Amino acid sequence: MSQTSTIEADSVPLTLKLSNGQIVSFKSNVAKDTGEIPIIDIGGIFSDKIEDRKAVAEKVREASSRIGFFYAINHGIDPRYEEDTFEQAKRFFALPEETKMKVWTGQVPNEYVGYHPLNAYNNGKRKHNDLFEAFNWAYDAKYDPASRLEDKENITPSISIWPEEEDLPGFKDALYAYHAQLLTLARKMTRTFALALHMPEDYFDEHVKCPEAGMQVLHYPQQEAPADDQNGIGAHTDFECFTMVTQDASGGLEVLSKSGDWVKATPVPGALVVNIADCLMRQTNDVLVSTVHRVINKSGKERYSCPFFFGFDRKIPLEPVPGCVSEANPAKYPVMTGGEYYKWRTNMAKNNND
Ligand SMILES: O=C(O)CCC(=O)C(=O)O
Ligand SMILES: [Fe+2]
Repeated sequence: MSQTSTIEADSVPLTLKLSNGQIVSFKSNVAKDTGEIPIIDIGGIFSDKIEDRKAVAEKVREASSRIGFFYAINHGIDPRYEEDTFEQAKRFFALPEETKMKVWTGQVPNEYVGYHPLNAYNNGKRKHNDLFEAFNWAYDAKYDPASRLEDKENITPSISIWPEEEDLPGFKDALYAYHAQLLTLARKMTRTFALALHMPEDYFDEHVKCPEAGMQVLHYPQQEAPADDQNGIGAHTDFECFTMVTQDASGGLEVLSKSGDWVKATPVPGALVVNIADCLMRQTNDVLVSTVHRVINKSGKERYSCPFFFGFDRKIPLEPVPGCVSEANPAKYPVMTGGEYYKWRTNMAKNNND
């Protein structure tokens, strides 16, 4: 399937069509350090006082409606989970290709889980395909600290595919250990987003009991091709409600601001990079913005990152949030369930390979 739609006859295309059909333009392909992505101390979300939680929510609202990205510090997750996860990522990506291909994502239609080999996609419509490889896994109620013990006996099996334990002992348990930490934080942040939208704090609670909570480890080799000819991962938006990215110290993540500049999301030690994704943008009728981003690894090192993609229960329709629609500002997006939307986007992304 060809989705190439470069409009300008420039050696660096400055307009392109994303895999979700959105057309984006930018002024230059070179990213800047503009300081537009704020660092938010989210420690107040753990406070017993609603005023403290609301104060964080207002900062989250400001960032999420302006640039759709912020750094969350003071999130309370022990750094050892991040270290263990990057160790596991390095072990996995160092396996022989045929071992990694035993969990190739092509075996799982309609889902993004499993191994995505190097050069499999071309999100930014560049001369060379995207220079990343990834392993994705999905929510599993067995590893959810909020599931009750009795429920764990009768749960729907997770859709993930995993390497054989003998190929990579301890891999799955270590990755779910960090997943569980991020899942708990994401549920808390969901309450922050409810407050940010000036809704009751528990407004989305039912939506996240059985959430869409996929996670990914990514490996970006150092890129030799010029930045105009290749991306690590090309321009895209995420599908779900919000993403929390753990990135190593290499740098390379870039965010497309509303003014059309690529802005560097330079690593901040200990911070999670949080970004709004498309479902939350749809439900908030564009009040919160899902911002286009990409990675180019010109650091001279191997880059590793680990996004946690958090969304609402697949069964629940993505209804607009009251307050985000009015007669003057009618709903822009047709309502569908999270499951329908994820399936559509997954297929568009997995077929985006030329
Ligand atoms: O590697 C990163 O920092 C971000 C990756 C990303 O945007 C994605 O996987 O959706
Ligand atoms: Fe992304």
